Amino acid sequence: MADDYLVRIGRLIRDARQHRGWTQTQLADALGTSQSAVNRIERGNQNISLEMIARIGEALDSEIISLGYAGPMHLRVVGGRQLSGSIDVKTSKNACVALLCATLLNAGKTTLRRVARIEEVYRILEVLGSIGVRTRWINNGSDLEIVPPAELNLEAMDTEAARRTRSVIMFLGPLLHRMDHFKLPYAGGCDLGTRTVTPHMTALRHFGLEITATDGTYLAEVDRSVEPKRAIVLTERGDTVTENALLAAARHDGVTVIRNASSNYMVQDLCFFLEELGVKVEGVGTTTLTVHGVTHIDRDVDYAPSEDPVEAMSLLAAAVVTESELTIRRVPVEFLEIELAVLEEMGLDHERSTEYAADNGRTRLIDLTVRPSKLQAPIDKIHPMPFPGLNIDNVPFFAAIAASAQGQTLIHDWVYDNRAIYLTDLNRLGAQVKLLDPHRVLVDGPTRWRSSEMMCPPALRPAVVVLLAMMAAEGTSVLRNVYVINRGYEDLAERLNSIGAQIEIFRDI
Ligand SMILES: CC(=O)N[C@H]1[C@@H](OP(=O)(O)OP(=O)(O)OC[C@H]2O[C@@H](n3ccc(=O)[nH]c3=O)[C@H](O)[C@@H]2O)O[C@H](CO)[C@@H](O)[C@@H]1O
Ligand SMILES: C=C(OP(=O)(O)O)C(=O)O
Repeated sequence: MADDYLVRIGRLIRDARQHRGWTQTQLADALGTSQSAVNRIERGNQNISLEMIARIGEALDSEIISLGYAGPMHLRVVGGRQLSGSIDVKTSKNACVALLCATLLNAGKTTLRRVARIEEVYRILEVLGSIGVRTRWINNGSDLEIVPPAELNLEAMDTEAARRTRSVIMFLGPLLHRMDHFKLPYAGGCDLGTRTVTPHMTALRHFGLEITATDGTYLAEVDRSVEPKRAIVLTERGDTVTENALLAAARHDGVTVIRNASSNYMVQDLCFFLEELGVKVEGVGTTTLTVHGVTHIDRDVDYAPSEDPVEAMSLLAAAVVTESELTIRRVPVEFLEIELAVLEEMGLDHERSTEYAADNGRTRLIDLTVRPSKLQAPIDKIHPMPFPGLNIDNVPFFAAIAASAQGQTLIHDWVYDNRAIYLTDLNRLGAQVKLLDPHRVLVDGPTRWRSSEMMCPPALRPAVVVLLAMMAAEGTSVLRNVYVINRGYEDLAERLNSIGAQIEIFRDI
């Protein structure tokens, strides 16, 4: 194993040297060593210290240590520090992935502004790139330009990337207009227990799409003689299923009515984007969407997805557990209103700025200042509902907040089979979270947080909740393997550090 690492490191050094256009002798001179030593290092025949790797990196002006980027990322958190100042909320993972899938509807160029640089977006970009879509980051890496090819090459799909995200299921809606038969790998995502895809199949059947699930793959067949004859009634008010139905309806020749539609934030962003593509959508923000499809879409469009309410909730929870005064800017308030109402009842001292519009011109934003408060447990249980209810992805943050509050809070996640279970990880940091059954936890507060070292739970929001508790705990904690956090948050450690946290990133090589 050790030998294997030496060979890999050696190859990386050789590549960096050749990229610089240097000979082994030139590198040896820069390091004050011999050409034969460099030769041994590059062939993996020489034990090499971290200090030497750092010197080589410096000499070659190349982050050789980035070789470790292939290994898991961990966080070392020095907790017990208060946060201060202000921080901006980034655009949402869930809208960004939906919009990336939606670009498959458009023959023209799509520019998406301020797209979150997160792993979930990277996976979809890898999948799009593998099937022939040209994507590139522009404007110093803040915006994305996407140009689909005339023909997609689905055979070449990067199935490994596709399987790491559930969002790839939103290829079904656009693809059914482009081909009669195709294959897609099973969708992945957070490990939250079984997550059904049946509602997607039921909705898309109205457009002639029949799916057979084989070993790890969906085989899709489209019968062009089938079209929606009446309103499509979704069997679940799910976000991605609503988006898939919208994507299918967008290029359908005629008017499609979708009932029991989710009106959540990512769905609204998708509707606004479809309008840019020339697809009229009536009822945005309600549970009945009427879509006036356009058979051929070829427009150069520019769209700015809105800010992430779940990131806003995460930052708010960070302020609460660390007892800090913090201003969270660009909060999409419409999608955090119920959470704020509950927190207000619990005694949260906060102030809201006047509203202003997000870059999409539609979503209402505020700046929210949160102050240290004596919180009381809520009288009623915390439970999610489809929008305009308390957002399911915000529920885990209430566990950390409840742990900081005086009294007992019941949290009921009726939706996911596994997510509440991960909240008991907080007990390792001093919380008192009792699992009543797979969907319900009872949290007793307040908590005297203590530091700990642990693996990330395999679910995004519970993982962030654990990180926040580590920030509250005096001493040094370690959170291992944070890929799952990077799925949904851009540079979270760095950004939290900018407001006073002390979180160090380290990696295995
Ligand atoms: C990429 C994306 O946008 N992901 C979001 C989307 O995932 P997505 O739309 O994929 O959510 P799922 O389809 O997995 O639905 C979540 C769970 O809720 C259940 N369910 C849903 C609706 C309903 O009316 N009844 C019901 O029982 C489903 O069976 C499932 O167990 O919505 C989830 C629920 O808001 C969020 O956690 C995810 O962050
Ligand atoms: C459950 C989530 O995401 P996904 O649907 O991408 O797994 C989430 O964002 O918390």
